[in-house]
Formats: sequence, structure tokens, C-alpha cells
Amino acid sequence: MSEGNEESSTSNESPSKLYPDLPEGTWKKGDGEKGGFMLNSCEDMALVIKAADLAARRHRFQKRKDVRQTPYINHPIGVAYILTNEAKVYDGATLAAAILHDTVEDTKTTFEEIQQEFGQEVYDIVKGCTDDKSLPKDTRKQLQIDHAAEHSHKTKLVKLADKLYNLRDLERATPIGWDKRRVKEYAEWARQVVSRMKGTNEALEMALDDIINRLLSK
Ligand SMILES: Nc1nc2c(ncn2[C@@H]2O[C@H](COP(=O)(O)OP(=O)(O)O)[C@@H](OP(=O)(O)OP(=O)(O)O)[C@H]2O)c(=O)[nH]1
Repeated sequence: MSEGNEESSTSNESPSKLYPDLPEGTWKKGDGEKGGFMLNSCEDMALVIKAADLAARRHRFQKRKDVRQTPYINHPIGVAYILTNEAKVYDGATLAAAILHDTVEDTKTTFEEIQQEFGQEVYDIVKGCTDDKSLPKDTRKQLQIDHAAEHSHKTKLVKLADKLYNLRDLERATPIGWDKRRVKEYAEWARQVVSRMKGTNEALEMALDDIINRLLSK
């Protein structure tokens, strides 16, 4: 069992883990003799660490909606971890964008800053993952469905991993104020978004199918 994967439970938390235990030796061949995976280059590594540094600072006062008030940064780091650990995605721009994907939507960070500090590719992915919070919620949710199929491959990867993290989080701990109906509504909406991104990554899509079916059948 991976260290730190098992969450101790409180009254509204199930003891389920946020990430599955994967069989040993699932790293891609040639990804590194030293037991871990390697990013494509030192530049990729530096980009990802730089993203983690900015996201940690920008999200530092934010919490998730669970009763334990989990630090918000757990979410973007978890999205990047799903990409490396399960989707086997090691591209620096994709991982950096995964870590930054909520910084513009939820903090004072601007698109210009992302473009200047992280380059066009990361900017494009973050833009594709950012909802316009000034719009009514129903409109925002509908726009995600309407535009899901149009995104680039890398943006779709981050969006799928984001949904997978959020759905697992819903199964792990119901956010404060959410009832069963709201959980199912989120799962149904997520199903509509991810079904328009089929053919992006098999591991992510299989995991999404599983959890969505489970949440909808409860
Ligand atoms: N499951 C879960 N979600 C939490 C928690 N804390 C914060 N969230 C965030 O809440 C959002 C989903 O809640 P909603 O009520 O549907 O949407 P809203 O916040 O945008 O209005 C997700 O963000 P989002 O940027 O709107 O992502 P997306 O769902 O639009 O892709 C998710 O990241 C938590 O403890 N559990």
C-alpha cells in the first residue's frame, strides 16, 4: 500500500483510498533505472516544480469542501499524480498545467502570468480547464459539456484526471452541504462531459466509467 494513500475516516468519510493500489512494475520500460519515473528532461522537471511552487502559494489559504478542510493544493497535486501514476503521462507541460489548472479560476493568478512564466503550451491547457466563474453555474456546466470534444489531447488528459479526482473525492467524503442527490447530479454531469472525450486515455476512461457507474447506482 502506498504511503499516505489511506485516509483515516471520520463520520462522513468512507475508508476508501483516493488512489488504487497498482501492481508492482507498472512503470513504462526505460523510464528510469532508479526505481521511479523520469520526466522527459531536466527542463520538464523544473517546469513541474515551478508550477507546484506557484500553485502552493496561490492556493495556500484555500480548503477543499470536505469536513476535514483538506488543503486545496492536495487536489491539483493529486490530478498530476493520477496522470503519472495511472495514465502514464510524463509530459512536462501537461503535468505543470495539471498542477496549475485551478489557479486562474480560483485565485488571483492571471492567464498572462501563466503564459509569461510557463509558456504557450501550459497556458493553452490551463485556459481549456478554466471555467468563467462570472457566469451562472448552469451555464458554466453546460459549456463544459458543449466544448469537451473540442479540446486538445493534453487538455483532455487534465480534464479527465480532474474529474476522476473529484469523483473519487466524492466517494471518499461527501462535501459539506451535499446530499446524495447532489452527488449523483455531479456524477451524471461528469458522465456527460467525459463521454465526449472518448479515445483520450484508456486507463483514465476505464476508471471514470467504474466510479461514475458506482456513484449513479447508489
Ligand atoms: N468532490 C469534491 N469537490 C470539491 C471539494 N472541494 C472543492 N471541490 C470542487 O468543487 C467543484 C464541484 O462542485 P460544484 O458545486 O459542482 O461546482 P462549482 O464549485 O464550480 O460551483 C469542483 O471544482 P471545479 O473546478 O468546478 O471542477 P469541475 O468539477 O468543474 O471540473 C471540485 O474541484 C471536495 O471536497 N470534494
